[in-house]
Amino acid sequence: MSPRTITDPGTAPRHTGPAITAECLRKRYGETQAVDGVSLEVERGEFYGILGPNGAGKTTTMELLEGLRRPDEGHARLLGTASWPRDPALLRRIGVQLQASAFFERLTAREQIRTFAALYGISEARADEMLETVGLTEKAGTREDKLSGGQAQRLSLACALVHDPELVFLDEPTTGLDPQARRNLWDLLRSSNAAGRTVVLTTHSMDEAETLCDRVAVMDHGRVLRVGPPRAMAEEAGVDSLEDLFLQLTGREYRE
Ligand SMILES: Nc1ncnc2c1ncn2[C@@H]1O[C@H](COP(=O)(O)OP(=O)(O)OP(=O)(O)O)[C@@H](O)[C@H]1O
Repeated sequence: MSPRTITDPGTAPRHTGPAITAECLRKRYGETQAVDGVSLEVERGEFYGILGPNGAGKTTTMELLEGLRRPDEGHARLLGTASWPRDPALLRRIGVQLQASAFFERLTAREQIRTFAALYGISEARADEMLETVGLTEKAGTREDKLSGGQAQRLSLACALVHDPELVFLDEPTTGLDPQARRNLWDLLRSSNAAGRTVVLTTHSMDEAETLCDRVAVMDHGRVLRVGPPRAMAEEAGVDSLEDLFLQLTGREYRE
């Protein structure tokens, strides 16, 4: 074994291949085949969306990619490293946006992000900078349960980015937000991607997928039906929108 440290990302081997590869992932919960043979590849620097209706298997797919769940079958690699079994050196290089409900109870916004930062050995100054980046400096002293939905989502994004990960996963980051808060979050996600980071998000919003994503995987019943740039994919299929594409692929109307 090489003596290379496993915790210092600065010494991690640089990997130039795809950010993510997944081969034939499957996961079953009792009678439900939540993920049914998902294969995909995400390029470095890409903004990639996993789109599908409720129950399509988006969250489970993400959890398998992230290494938060063990697949029944198949493999995923992130930045060249197998995501299962979990590898602490890899976890240091990825960010996972947690739901607002996963905050530490009763802490203020500043205390939340400083606590996340401390887990990664990141300075308080950098934590405060992230709070500024997501526009929450004025709310630094506010307790998590007193933040609005949009503020809580921005705080959870800041917590996922505080250690400057190369790859970030977001599970339905704008669900429940009003249009303005949603746009603000879109801007943050775009600039995070423009800074060179690979971004993967799940969404049930066609609009969001079309606006943000370089490529989208359309999922239904645990399977990826089609992958491509949203507009080009619809054009190739001879339809006007992702909504019509979904109808063509499944024979069902898409309900957000
Ligand atoms: N822990 C679990 N135990 C049992 N069944 C589960 C579990 N998690 C998900 N499922 C089921 O697996 C299927 C896929 O769920 P998943 O959450 O991955 O879909 P999704 O596309 O993210 O849906 P949503 O948009 O509603 O979050 C659903 O039928 C769901 O009910």
